[in-house]
Amino acid sequence: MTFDLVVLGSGSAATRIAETCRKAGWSVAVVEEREFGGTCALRGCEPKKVIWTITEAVDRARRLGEHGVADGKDARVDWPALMAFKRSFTDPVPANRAEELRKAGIEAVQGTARFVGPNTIAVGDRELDARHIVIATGATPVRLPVKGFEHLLTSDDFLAFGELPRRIVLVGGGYISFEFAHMAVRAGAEVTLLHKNQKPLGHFDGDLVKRLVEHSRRLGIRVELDAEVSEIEKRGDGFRVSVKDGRAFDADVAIHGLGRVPNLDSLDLEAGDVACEKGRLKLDRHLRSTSNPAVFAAGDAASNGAALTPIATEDAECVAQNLLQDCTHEPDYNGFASVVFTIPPLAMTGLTEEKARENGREIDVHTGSMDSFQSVRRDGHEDAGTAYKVIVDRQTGCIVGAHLFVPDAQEVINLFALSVRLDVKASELDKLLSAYPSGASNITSMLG
Ligand SMILES: Cc1cc2nc3c(=O)[nH]c(=O)nc-3n(C[C@H](O)[C@H](O)[C@H](O)COP(=O)(O)OP(=O)(O)OC[C@H]3O[C@@H](n4cnc5c(N)ncnc54)[C@H](O)[C@@H]3O)c2cc1C
Ligand SMILES: NC(=O)c1ccc[n+]([C@@H]2O[C@H](COP(=O)([O-])OP(=O)(O)OC[C@H]3O[C@@H](n4cnc5c(N)ncnc54)[C@H](O)[C@@H]3O)[C@@H](O)[C@H]2O)c1
Repeated sequence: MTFDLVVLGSGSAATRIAETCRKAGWSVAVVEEREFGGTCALRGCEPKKVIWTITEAVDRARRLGEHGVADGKDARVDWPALMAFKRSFTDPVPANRAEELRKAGIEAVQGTARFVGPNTIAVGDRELDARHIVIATGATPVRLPVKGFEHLLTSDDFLAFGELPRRIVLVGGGYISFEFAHMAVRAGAEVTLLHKNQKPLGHFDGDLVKRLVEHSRRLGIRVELDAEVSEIEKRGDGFRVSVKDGRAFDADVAIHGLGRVPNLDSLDLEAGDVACEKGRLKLDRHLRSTSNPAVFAAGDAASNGAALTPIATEDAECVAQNLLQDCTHEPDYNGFASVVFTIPPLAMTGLTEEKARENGREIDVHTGSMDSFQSVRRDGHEDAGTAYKVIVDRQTGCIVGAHLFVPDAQEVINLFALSVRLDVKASELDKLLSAYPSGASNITSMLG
């Protein structure tokens, strides 16, 4: 039998494509080498958000301890209980996902997929022929030529710790390190974060990142900049992480936060005539392989946009349309929102001030501290250095970017994201009759 479609992976991108094509009557198989469900549901966004929610709740009780939360100052994270709660979300996913696929009439194949021909995938001894193949195999932690690199644990390990290690070094200054640092320090760990230059979280607004770094340091997180990792050594029960200028940091565990790259190594792309350059698939703007027209890619494996769940979903939508209709669709990432789940969170959509100026746009920048806002005081964050920055195109009056470091940022940013995506003018957003008091009711003050 020849399948209409074989999808490699069972994460956000793969599932969306497989289900859409199956609904259109196609015969579809999904191949997964680990548990069914993918990164977001099992080892990424979802378990991370559970841990964030509990550590934020404990921190909130402490912050508001003297304002009526009796014993709030003594609140503490019960890590094993928190992990049991996390597992109540993640444990059911693989069986549920496999069952959903089965019910939809999609064949769920367990094992590592590899190409053995342009239209053929092998999984163990079995060969699956397909009219179309989608690579949605996600991303994997980047490997760097650093001595002792094998000692680094990964985000998978952190999200599964039965007990939280006492001393943690996070290597790299991106999403993973900042999020884990904020959760771990609230749970009582001693945390060090090492970043190679002066600009951690490089895609976010530099001024707001500075505020986040200062706040992180006030919380007791040791944030070391210009600290490019050069060696990791085993020392007794723990590890020593050294950086290029000779500084060294001791900890019980060292965790990889150095970035992720498309997960393609096991696929034998050459056997499938699938072109790849410097670790990235060569795709046209319809996410189709430039060398093998039967093959498409989506999500982190495609690495066409940011490695985020909403981008994986947008890719999937685009690939499904290209498969089922004519191959003319392109993903549209304009106005996607992204959040670093620190406490408080850092969020962005659209252009940074720096990028807008680089592009030669004339802009108005609305920016300010939020520490004295009622909503921030109510949350006990008046010393966090909270702030906003909204970028407005002077010619069109449209909102082209927004940046928030404030409680509720993960919700409020979505209104700005919609504004960027739909070319909403600042004067129109200013007419918002938001529920009061709410995070969104601060928007009119930000635009004023
Ligand atoms: C710790 C962490 C936290 C994150 N938090 C967020 C967040 O808060 N918000 C957000 O938007 N994004 C977040 N992300 C990113 C987000 O999880 C990913 O962008 C998204 O899950 C990518 O989906 P995908 O479908 O492309 O790949 P994945 O969900 O990674 O799916 C790929 C699947 O392919 C399988 N696979 C790989 N190779 C093979 C093979 N040869 N054969 C068969 N199967 C194979 C893998 O086992 C995996 O299950 C986070 C990521 C991490 C690591
Ligand atoms: N909230 C979210 O949406 C979320 C959370 C976690 C992960 N993710 C996704 O997963 C991806 C991977 O996360 P990540 O934090 O590993 O990567 P990242 O790309 O966010 O950050 C990695 C950082 O490590 C720095 N770095 C690189 N080499 C270094 C070295 N030798 N020494 C010190 N620092 C070095 C890089 O400059 C970079 O800033 C993210 O890019 C993101 O797409 C998203």
